[in-house]
Amino acid sequence: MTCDVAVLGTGKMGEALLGGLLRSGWPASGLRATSRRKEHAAALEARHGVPVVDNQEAASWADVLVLAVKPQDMGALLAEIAPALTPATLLVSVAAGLTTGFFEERLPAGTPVVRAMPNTAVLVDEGMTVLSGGAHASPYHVDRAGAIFRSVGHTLVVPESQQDAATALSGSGPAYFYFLVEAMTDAGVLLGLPRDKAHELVVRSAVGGAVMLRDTAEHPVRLREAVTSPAGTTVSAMRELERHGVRAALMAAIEAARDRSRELSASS
Ligand SMILES: NC(=O)C1=CN([C@@H]2O[C@H](COP(=O)(O)OP(=O)(O)OC[C@H]3O[C@@H](n4cnc5c(N)ncnc54)[C@H](OP(=O)(O)O)[C@@H]3O)[C@@H](O)[C@H]2O)C=CC1
Ligand SMILES: O=C(O)[C@@H]1CCC=N1
Repeated sequence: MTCDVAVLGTGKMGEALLGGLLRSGWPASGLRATSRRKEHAAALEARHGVPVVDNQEAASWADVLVLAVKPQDMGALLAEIAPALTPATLLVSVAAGLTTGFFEERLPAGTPVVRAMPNTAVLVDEGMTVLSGGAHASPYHVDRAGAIFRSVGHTLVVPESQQDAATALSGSGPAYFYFLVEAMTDAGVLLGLPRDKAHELVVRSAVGGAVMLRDTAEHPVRLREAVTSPAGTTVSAMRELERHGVRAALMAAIEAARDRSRELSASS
């Protein structure tokens, strides 16, 4: 399902989505991008061959606008584009925390809005994007938004009340795994391994473990038990992880991310 899509705000997430759409075969002629810095606009055009235009031109041209600026910049962007929107334009926001109500209050009455929360794995076509439609978004609008994110990974439609939790879990999710990889690599160095070798061992364990989770459909507890030999090494490590409260730490961390997502709407 292709249509004319403009990506407004081409930082890390906006450019990742633009690149992903192109990789999936979305025609460059059906894409526009915007940037507020001239040098970035020129580099973007050179990298992707997609015309970079101003926000108002993008807003009046596209069927679907993907809004990928930071939550704190969204109010100003909406004020700029609202006069240029046609009643048929679908707005898709990837901003953490901002509710569909935030957009509906600032846009012409009846504008369809879909809230989406992707993660950076869209860069390798393994993104996970959680979608919720606003008051004026039909299932057709949600599906149209979903088509953009399915081109770079997987999608899940959830009630908007679950978006802050999903943001904390899968929007921020890759960062938790990178943190774990960093910490495990440091552990390898502590035990005397060269850093590059420790890094390779950890990354290969992470990829192997992730593929097992995805492809065997086994519960993670069963997969972990299969690694944990009686009186062996893994169980000693597990005792330390539990003693240091790693499970509770992860729960508290993800709860804090959920709370921050809630705050962003109020403070933007
Ligand atoms: N990074 C991630 O993993 C994820 C991010 N998101 C969401 O994506 C959004 C962007 O985040 P991220 O890409 O990390 O942030 P970035 O800061 O990398 O990107 C934001 C971009 O928006 C540009 N911008 C701001 N205002 C305007 C404007 N009026 N017109 C055009 N461009 C504008 C900024 O320009 P300038 O460079 O001049 O500041 C910047 O390039 C956020 O809302 C975030 O919540 C969602 C899921 C995951
Ligand atoms: O940290 C953030 O706010 C963004 C949203 C989810 C991932 N990165």
